[in-house]
Amino acid sequence: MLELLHLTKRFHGIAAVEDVSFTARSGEITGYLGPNGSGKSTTMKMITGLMEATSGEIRFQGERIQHASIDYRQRMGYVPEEPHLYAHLSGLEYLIMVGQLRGLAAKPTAGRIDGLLRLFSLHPDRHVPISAYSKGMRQKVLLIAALLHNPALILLDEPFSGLDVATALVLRSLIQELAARGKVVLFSSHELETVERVCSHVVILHRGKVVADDSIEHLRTLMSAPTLEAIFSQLAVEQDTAAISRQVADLIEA
Ligand SMILES: Nc1ncnc2c1ncn2[C@@H]1O[C@H](COP(=O)(O)OP(=O)(O)OP(=O)(O)O)[C@@H](O)[C@H]1O
Repeated sequence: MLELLHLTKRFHGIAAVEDVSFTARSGEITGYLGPNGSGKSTTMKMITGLMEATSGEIRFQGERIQHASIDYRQRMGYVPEEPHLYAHLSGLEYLIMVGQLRGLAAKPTAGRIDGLLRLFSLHPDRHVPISAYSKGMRQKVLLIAALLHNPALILLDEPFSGLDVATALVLRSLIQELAARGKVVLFSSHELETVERVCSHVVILHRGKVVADDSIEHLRTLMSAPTLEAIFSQLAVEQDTAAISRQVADLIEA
């Protein structure tokens, strides 16, 4: 179980994440949603320990994460929104390096990397430098790197970014499989249709604050909204999309 308790992050005094509390349970897929700039990635970075919270607490399996101890890092897998890959390495070299940095035994890890490269259709390109990979191929490398050590906590920040339809379907099903095997999965995405299909529980952020923390089913009933998109629009969209479209078109035609 992952617990966020009154988590706040301020940048230069301005709150990006404000008093955020929720629980992501093992066996569940928790969707973490919100408009651009609402604080999703900042929250994710605090959960990884890459960023320190201004205040509040994060607990995993009941224990406070202490400046991301080695033990905690070994139990967590993270797919960041922005890929920071060593582009001069090949996909295979990069994954071997990740295994070494995680202190994994070389031989079984090599077998695991080989199997994952095949399953993600990257095997033929394993010796090609990452600089020559497409966006989707890089995303697959990030996914493999995040799962290589069989983490108990899986943090996915926009994991579908750049993936083709077939890989996206595999990932969707993989997320469900991992949750069914008892992992805690926290998953941030703008793809509400996918979220609606895979998530049992959603947390919606708006301007750094939690505006919903519930099952999609309960939110549908509560808000008399047929879809997650309708729920999201009611809670976190303030714009008149048609008016904005007209203004943009007017401006470029002026
Ligand atoms: N290092 C930083 N310094 C200053 N402000 C920051 C920093 N990182 C994030 N912010 C601000 O915090 C707010 C939340 O950003 P964050 O990246 O968490 O949003 P997000 O919900 O992940 O957005 P998106 O959907 O666009 O990825 C934004 O206003 C952003 O400008």
